[in-house]
Amino acid sequence: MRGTEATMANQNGDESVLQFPILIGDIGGTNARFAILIDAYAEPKQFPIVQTADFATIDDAIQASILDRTSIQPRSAVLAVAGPVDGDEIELTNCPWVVRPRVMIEMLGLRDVVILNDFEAQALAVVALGEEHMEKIGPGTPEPTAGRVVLGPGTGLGVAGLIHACHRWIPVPGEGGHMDIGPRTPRDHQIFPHIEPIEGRISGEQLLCGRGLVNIYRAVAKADGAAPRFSTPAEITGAALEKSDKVAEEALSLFVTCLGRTAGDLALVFMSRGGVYLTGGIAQKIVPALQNGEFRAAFEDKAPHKELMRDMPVYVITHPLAALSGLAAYARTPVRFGVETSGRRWKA
Ligand SMILES: Nc1ncnc2c1ncn2[C@@H]1O[C@H](COP(=O)(O)OP(=O)(O)OP(=O)(O)O)[C@@H](O)[C@H]1O
Repeated sequence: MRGTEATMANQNGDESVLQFPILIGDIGGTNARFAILIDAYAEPKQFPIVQTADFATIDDAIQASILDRTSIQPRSAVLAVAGPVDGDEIELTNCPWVVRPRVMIEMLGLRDVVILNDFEAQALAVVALGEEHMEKIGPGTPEPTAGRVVLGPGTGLGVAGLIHACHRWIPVPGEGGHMDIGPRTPRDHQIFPHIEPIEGRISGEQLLCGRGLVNIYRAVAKADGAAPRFSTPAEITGAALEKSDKVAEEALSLFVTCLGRTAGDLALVFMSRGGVYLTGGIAQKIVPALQNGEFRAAFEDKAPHKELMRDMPVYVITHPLAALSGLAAYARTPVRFGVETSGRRWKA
């Protein structure tokens, strides 16, 4: 039905509608994931994940990895990028690529390019994906049209809200990963002085991302006068989940607690009775640690609103290509979402 709406809107010349075939792409610091939507109904045509380091420009990557491998010529593109979208030259935060929509239109034969923020795409995914792609953490039942929050510890800490108004889902992008976070328990007060700050303060992103987990681990070791054995986030979570290293176990425990505190704060801001959704590369790798009770305890510890928090559901998104699913839902039926595209849409 939604496809019919899109087609009718096309015939009526609705400006918000995107013409198929549509190239969708989730451009991260390390990986870029692409697919083509042939029409409103067919499954997206997937392509192998592209390593951003393998191509000098995004245009080369799209040409070599997508356009040279298919006879389908996309007319439109919806790309989600990790970085602020302002102006005709969009720099990515953790990668040297610069997205130039006008160059894409000229070089790649596109007629319409929309650029979104990567966490907006994650927020769209929360609407697009069903519970079969999620792991529930603790109690609570989502209210279908209540506010939602998405937060994702990965290379950085991404945050977005999602609200339902005027029969549409409206993603609210922001920089919530940079909010301050402080010590709470006596043990926190022993560890926090050893956490590396950024310009004198400790923000969420100093703790709640891959680099942040290493930061916590080093601080725990330092607080106890122990020599750190590990240097990567994967080593630390591996040892912590196997229970083979006490420092790593405590680091992951503090990571999970701080994630719970921050998730709870954001849930209060957005009154997320529709759920809090954890995405990004790390959450799905530490599900057993998120299930052990520490996350929920920290999440709900928000006096005078403990009762309110107890009823808010939390999910880990386990779908490997969540952002692409969100982009696909948006590209197929833009009218379902209140995505503001002024200053972020370029046409031939
Ligand atoms: N098993 C693991 N445990 C904890 N952290 C991990 C693990 N494996 C990878 N990481 C960390 O996850 C982070 C990458 O997260 P994610 O996959 O979400 O990347 P991203 O931010 O989406 O960027 P990109 O899209 O460029 O890959 C890195 O800091 C990496 O070290």
